[in-house]
Amino acid sequence: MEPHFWHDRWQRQQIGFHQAQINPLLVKHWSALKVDAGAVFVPLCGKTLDLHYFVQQGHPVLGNEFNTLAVEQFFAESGLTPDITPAAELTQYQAQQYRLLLGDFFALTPAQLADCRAFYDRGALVALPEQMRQRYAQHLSKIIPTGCKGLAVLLDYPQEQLDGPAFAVSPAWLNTYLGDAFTIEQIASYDVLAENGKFVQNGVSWLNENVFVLTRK
Ligand SMILES: C[S@@+](CC[C@H](N)C(=O)[O-])C[C@H]1O[C@@H](n2cnc3c(N)ncnc32)[C@H](O)[C@@H]1O
Repeated sequence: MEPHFWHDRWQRQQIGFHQAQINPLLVKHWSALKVDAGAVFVPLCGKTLDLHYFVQQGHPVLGNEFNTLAVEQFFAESGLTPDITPAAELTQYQAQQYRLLLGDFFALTPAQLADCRAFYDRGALVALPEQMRQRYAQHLSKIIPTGCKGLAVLLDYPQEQLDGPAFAVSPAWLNTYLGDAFTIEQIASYDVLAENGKFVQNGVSWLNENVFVLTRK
């Protein structure tokens, strides 16, 4: 999606992707990464409450989001007042263990992620249409440090039956575009069609939520 699509969604507060609780699949599967220290990188983070989960687990968190309202709402709704400073092409908002880089994901540098030991994708890969997602995979491979482990929660369904976002990201897609840079292990798969009315109403025949552990080679 082009930036204006997301800025418009935030402006109108049409943010159906935002969850009112920490993602249950994050809570269920985070321990599979076996990462006990170091910062966690959360690309395309919106104002997700999942950021709090990492801090509760003892990890500093580094989010990235290009919508100002999203970043400001995250801090305001968390009762935090951030220090705001320039960070290369982006702007850093920091309070306590929370550091959010406001700006384009594609402008992030490896140096900005150097202290990250883990990353988390919910609503990032699936937010992007095919061409942009391929670019995203290339850039992610460039900026994630060696040995860093990621948890990815992705939707998969027959893309020809419904347009995104959320887009389908299959295990085969992951292997094709991230397999050179990451080892990829699928650790869970859930049939979530019944609880997603939009997909049912549009006649989508199946919808899975798949969980992966990725390790940067
Ligand atoms: C589907 S939402 C998911 C947000 C969050 N991960 C969640 O689970 O609530 C995608 C988010 O990515 C942001 N975004 C899209 N493209 C971006 C880019 N190139 N750089 C930074 N943020 C981006 C959007 O503004 C939006 O908040």
